[in-house]
Amino acid sequence: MSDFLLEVSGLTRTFGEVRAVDEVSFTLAKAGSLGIVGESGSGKTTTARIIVGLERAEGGVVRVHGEEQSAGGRGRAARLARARRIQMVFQDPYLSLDPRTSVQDVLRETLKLHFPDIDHASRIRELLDRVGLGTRAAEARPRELSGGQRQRVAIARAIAVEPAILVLDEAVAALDVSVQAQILNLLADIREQTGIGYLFITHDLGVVRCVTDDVIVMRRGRIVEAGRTADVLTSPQHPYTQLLLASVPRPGWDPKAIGQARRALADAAEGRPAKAG
Ligand SMILES: Nc1ncnc2c1ncn2[C@@H]1O[C@H](COP(=O)(O)OP(=O)(O)OP(=O)(O)O)[C@@H](O)[C@H]1O
Repeated sequence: MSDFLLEVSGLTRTFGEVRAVDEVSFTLAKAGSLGIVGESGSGKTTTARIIVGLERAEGGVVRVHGEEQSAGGRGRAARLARARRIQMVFQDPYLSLDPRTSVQDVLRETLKLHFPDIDHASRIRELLDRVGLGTRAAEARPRELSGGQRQRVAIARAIAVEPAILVLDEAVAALDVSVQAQILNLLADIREQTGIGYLFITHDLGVVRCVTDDVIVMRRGRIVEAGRTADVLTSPQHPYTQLLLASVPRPGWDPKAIGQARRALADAAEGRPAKAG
């Protein structure tokens, strides 16, 4: 069996003239956490969608536990098998949770699909407890919950399937900073206890710093830098990574310098030549 949970090799996807994903390769270690960062349009989401099977690649291979994921398997059994390996949590759980379905019914539906024979009531209690939602939340509908609570439900639903890998696409981007921290702590606990591997798609370098071991930096569909998160964030080698880091406000930083870095990033994204100063 492979030493890696996930191996992505030579992924390529174009939309018309745009090479959204261009020869992207990386690995995720067992129980590892990998960040994919880059500005809007750099190809992060398309990469994630290919990995979970929501998007087709024109080239390249995705392996989970060394086993190639067939893009062709569209049947129910193939979809269920893929879901058992990889689950995804999106930015806005409101869109992926049915407004009429209570929290416990959301979890029950998922459990029925994947584990028809287990005692669902006790597993639902366990899952709610695992994500820090009391049994009182069990009866609630999504609109009765806060953004952070809804994201906890989305995480409970994803881990209910006991996947090997969780792909989190801007999963805390819509939350207040203090709620973000709670959710990131929860995810760190879950990783420690279950050995699940994370793929964090984010534009937020603070999130990457908090919860990933390794990071890849994408720009216009390509990986421009990859390495241990601590190394990349403290001594970025690629000018684009340096710009990304310079555009993040930190205590004591000159707002003018941040503004300049942001303008340079915008120029780089549009393909304009960098301005001096
Ligand atoms: N279904 C599609 N049809 C046409 N173009 C697409 C499609 N999906 C993505 N693209 C294009 O591919 C490129 C990469 O998009 P992608 O969403 O993967 O980037 P991203 O880094 O995740 O950005 P964001 O953070 O804004 O989601 C962009 O130029 C985007 O416009």
